[in-house]
Amino acid sequence: MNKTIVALDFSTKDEVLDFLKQFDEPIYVKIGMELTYACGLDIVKEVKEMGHHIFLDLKLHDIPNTVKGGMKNLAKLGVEIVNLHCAGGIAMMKAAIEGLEEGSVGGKRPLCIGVTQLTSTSKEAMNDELGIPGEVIDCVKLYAKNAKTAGLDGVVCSVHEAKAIHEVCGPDFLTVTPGIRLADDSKDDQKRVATPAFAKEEGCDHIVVGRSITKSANPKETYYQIEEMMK
Ligand SMILES: O=c1ccn([C@@H]2O[C@H](COP(=O)(O)O)[C@@H](O)[C@H]2O)c(=O)[nH]1
Repeated sequence: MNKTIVALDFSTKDEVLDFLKQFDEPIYVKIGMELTYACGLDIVKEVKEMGHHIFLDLKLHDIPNTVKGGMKNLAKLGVEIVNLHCAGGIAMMKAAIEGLEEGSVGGKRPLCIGVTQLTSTSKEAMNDELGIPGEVIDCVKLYAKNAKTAGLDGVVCSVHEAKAIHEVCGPDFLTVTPGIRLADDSKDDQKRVATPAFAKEEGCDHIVVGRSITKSANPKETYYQIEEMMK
C-alpha cells in the first residue's frame, strides 16, 4: 500500500482529472471539503471508479446521533478511510463506528481515524485560543487514547506525535500525518511540520501531502521521490 496520500485540494473536476491522468497506477488520494463542496460526492465515485484509494477527509464533528447518520451514508460510498474530530468526544466517536458498521458495503466498513489537533495549531493557539492548557503532545495523546477506546482505527496527528501515539495505543493504531514539507523551514498555515524522511524515522503509517506535490513543477516526479523517501 502506498505510504503517501495526495491531498486533492482542487475546486474543479478538470483539475482533478488533469492531475490524476499523470499516474498510470492507482494511488492513495485524499478528498476533502474544498473538492467535495465544489463537486459534491459524485467526485468520490468518479475517482474511485478510476481505481484510486480514497481517504474522504470531511472531519465530522457533531452530536453522536448526527455523526452516526452521516457516517452511515459515507460508508455506502465504499471509500477506504473516513474521519472525524476527536474533540467531539468518545460517545460521538462510538456512534460514528456504529454508523459505519450499519452502512458498510460487503461487511467491510471504512477505516475511521480521528483528528487530534490540526497540524496548523501551535501550542500558543491551543492554549490561548482553544483554551486547552499544557503541551500539544499531551492533548494529542489523550485524544488518541479516547479514539482507541471508542473503537477507531487510528488518528491524524503531526509527525512529531506519531511515535508517542504508537507507544500509547500500539503499533497497529494508524498514524496519518499531514503537515509534510520538503524542507523543514518552509512553513505557511501549517505549524507542526516535518519532512518525509523524518516521518519515516518516526514510524508514521501514512503521510498526507498536498501543495508540495500538487503545486510542484513536476507533480508525478515529486510524488515518486516522496514515496521513495518513505520506503
Ligand atoms: O491536522 C490536519 C488535518 C488535515 N490536514 C489536511 O491535509 C492536507 C495538507 O495539505 P498541504 O497542502 O500539504 O498543507 C490538507 O488537505 C488539509 O486539509 C492537515 O493539513 N492537517
